[in-house]
Amino acid sequence: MLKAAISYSISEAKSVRIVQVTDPHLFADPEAQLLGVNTAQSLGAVLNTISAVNYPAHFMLATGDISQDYSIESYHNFVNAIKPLDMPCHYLPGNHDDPRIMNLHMQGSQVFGQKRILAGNWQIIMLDSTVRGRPGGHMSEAELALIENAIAEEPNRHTLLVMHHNPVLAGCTWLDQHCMDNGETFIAQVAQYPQVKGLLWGHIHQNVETEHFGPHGAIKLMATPSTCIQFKPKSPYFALDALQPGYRLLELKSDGSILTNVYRVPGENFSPDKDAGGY
Ligand SMILES: Nc1ncnc2c1ncn2[C@@H]1O[C@@H]2COP(=O)(O)O[C@H]2[C@H]1O
Ligand SMILES: [Fe+2]
Repeated sequence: MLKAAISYSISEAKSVRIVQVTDPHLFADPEAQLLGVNTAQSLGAVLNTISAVNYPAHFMLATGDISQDYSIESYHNFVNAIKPLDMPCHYLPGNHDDPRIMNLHMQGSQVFGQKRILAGNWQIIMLDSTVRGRPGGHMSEAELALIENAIAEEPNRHTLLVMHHNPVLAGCTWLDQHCMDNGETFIAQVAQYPQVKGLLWGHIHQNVETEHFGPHGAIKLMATPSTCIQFKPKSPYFALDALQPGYRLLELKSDGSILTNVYRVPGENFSPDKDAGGY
């Protein structure tokens, strides 16, 4: 039996518009910093930028690493921070989240932990790629079964799969040791479904937009900058980028195509400690 999906009444001929925020790494203490960046303030700046551009999103996706310290308060801080946007928010866990604490404390009238979202002629599936006690990820048989059943139940909808870990390598040696360890198999398996049009994740704190060419054509692969610190692309060793915190907008079109772009906060207010060697 599949758990209930959240359903939005958007006409099948219309686009579904989404804003994605990822990896806010919040602490209980709103003054705390991650490698020189106050993560509550950088999330606030991202949310202010989203408000200012007035993108008519139907909902938000928060793709994990909501917390940096596993605290109950970090989840309350996230829920309070997004309130002014007045937009539903669907979340999934990252390696820095404790899924149990997260589900208990990501509470609010606009916050949802359900795994399936139905909107327009799309189905969005929120997957758990985390492995207890490990920074890297794995897509479990249970999640693959969920995808299979969800698509069998809604075969006429285009499908977007959302997760925390990268199923393809980022090209940063230090970071790729923490990728989804069965990512290649996972992509090959989901590419068998003609419904699957895109995969979306966080974790690697950088913008990636590429494609996988499967038996049914191109599948869009997207990674999104963190709302706090950025990792330097293609770096063999741990290195931060001076790029500012960001977010992604997506338009899921009724023909199954995806229009998307990453945006960053203006200015240069969130510069991390350049000499940081990790966290
Ligand atoms: N210097 C480092 N070398 C290897 N891994 C690191 C280093 N610093 C942090 N990490 C881990 O790499 C992860 C990548 O992104 P996360 O935010 O999930 O959390 C990070 C840490 O768990
Ligand atoms: Fe992560």
